[in-house]
Amino acid sequence: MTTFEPTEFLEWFQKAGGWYNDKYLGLKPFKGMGYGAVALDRIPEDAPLFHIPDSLILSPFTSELSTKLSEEEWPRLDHGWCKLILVMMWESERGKESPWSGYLSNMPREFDTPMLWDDEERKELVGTDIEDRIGKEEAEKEYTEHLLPVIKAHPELFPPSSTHHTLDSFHLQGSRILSRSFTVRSSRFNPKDKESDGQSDFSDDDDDEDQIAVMIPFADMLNAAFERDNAHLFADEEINDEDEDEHERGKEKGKGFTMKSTKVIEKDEQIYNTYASPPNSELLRKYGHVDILPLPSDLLALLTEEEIGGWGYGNPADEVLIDGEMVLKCVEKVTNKQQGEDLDKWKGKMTKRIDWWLEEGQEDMFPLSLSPEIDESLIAFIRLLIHDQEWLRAKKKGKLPTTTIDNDVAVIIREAIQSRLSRYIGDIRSDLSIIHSLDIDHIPRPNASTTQADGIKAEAKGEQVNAKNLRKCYAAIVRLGEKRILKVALRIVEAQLNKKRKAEDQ
Ligand SMILES: C[S@@+](CC[C@H](N)C(=O)[O-])C[C@H]1O[C@@H](n2cnc3c(N)ncnc32)[C@H](O)[C@@H]1O
Repeated sequence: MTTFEPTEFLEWFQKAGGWYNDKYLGLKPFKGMGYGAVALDRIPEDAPLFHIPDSLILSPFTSELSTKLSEEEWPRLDHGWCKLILVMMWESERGKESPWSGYLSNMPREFDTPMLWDDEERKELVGTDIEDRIGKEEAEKEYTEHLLPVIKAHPELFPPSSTHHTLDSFHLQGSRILSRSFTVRSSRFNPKDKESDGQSDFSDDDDDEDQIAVMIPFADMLNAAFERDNAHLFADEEINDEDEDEHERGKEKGKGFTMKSTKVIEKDEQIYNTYASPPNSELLRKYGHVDILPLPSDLLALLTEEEIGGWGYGNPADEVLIDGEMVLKCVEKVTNKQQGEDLDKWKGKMTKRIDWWLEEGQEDMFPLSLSPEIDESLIAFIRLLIHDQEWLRAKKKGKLPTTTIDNDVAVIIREAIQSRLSRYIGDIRSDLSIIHSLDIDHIPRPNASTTQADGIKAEAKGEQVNAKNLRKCYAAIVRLGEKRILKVALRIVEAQLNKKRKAEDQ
């Protein structure tokens, strides 16, 4: 996975102006995670662990590439990650000449993100939230339409014989950005951009137009796992003045970012950053791994024995996104709308309601999680579509619909869930069978003591781990997490429908 040489990397980092506390922190491999940071001693809370000056951040602003291109060429690259990718290609091309040589030569070259899976492997993700979000074709279009013309126009920067700017290299740099970049305000680097209005320069807030992806050496060496974060990256301006003399962060080298412990970290413990606890589908898409933890008892209590299947693990942050468009199709199906003028009129009516919903700042993707409740905004959205009085009230009073699941709502949700469930390959049992049969040492085995697991064990092939098997296993874990959520949600709406049925029978 990685050609990482810790000593070489750390030497480069210090020579290039970075600072780290060598008494507190070391870098070492962790099973199934690549390299990560480890506490060499007991670290108190709020201790600076390392500091990266802004000049060491690899970005379209800090690299000199922009000065080598014409005034027309550079702004034309203002498209997604085009500038950063081209910068990373050029800095890699420069080898030892590049100020980031020791950083780039120590970055991973292989990734397990679905973008790089073959077609057969990607079929394992059919039905999951990742299926439509890989974006391989769109990414390759960016390469052909935006990067290739500049690359071809500058053989002095990008020699035709080099491998640093091929399509493969484009994917390599893209995967590095996807799994290791940080989002910061561009005004931090570019005085021409709007003033930073007193907010933090480091942010995960994607909505802000002033955000750009940058590569922050060292900060990207930390792994993350659900609710295990014990360190955080702070822009220096966020840190109190009284902390200033706590460490020689190389203040003369200018402002930058400091990684600090946010809890006491015991000796030999891993130092974790946070990736904001995404669901496994998102972890796999961006980082190429999944989070597997023993599920808490309140979540396990929602599952049947068959759904647990002797494997009470998963990611408590898992979710399934129900697409508003699919909800509309379910409404159309359940209300039995037929082709023709009536259907067109109905569609026009629905469009008005959906436009209003979006104008109110509401999302049209609804997350279901492993929870005894159905997402309230999904209920409100369905009520808006199917109950005329909710729509009239919404329009008149500017109020969102109520969030009660009545029978009509439950029928639509059941239809949406069944439609999602019908799209996956295999069932829960076959997912568990894959997880069990592949011998991957960082993935806990199903507990063989239950009857269900015994059945699974009988199917076990004991295959050895390789990249293909790992991908297959990760896909099965994502599918399993999503199917469990959908099954729980299905039980909730079916209970609602049964309640109504019983009341009618009495
Ligand atoms: C920001 S980098 C962290 C450093 C990385 N481990 C390395 O060796 O360079 C993110 C990558 O680390 C790995 N990683 C991080 N957290 C992990 C976890 N909880 N389980 C497995 N892999 C993890 C994934 O490969 C992910 O794409």
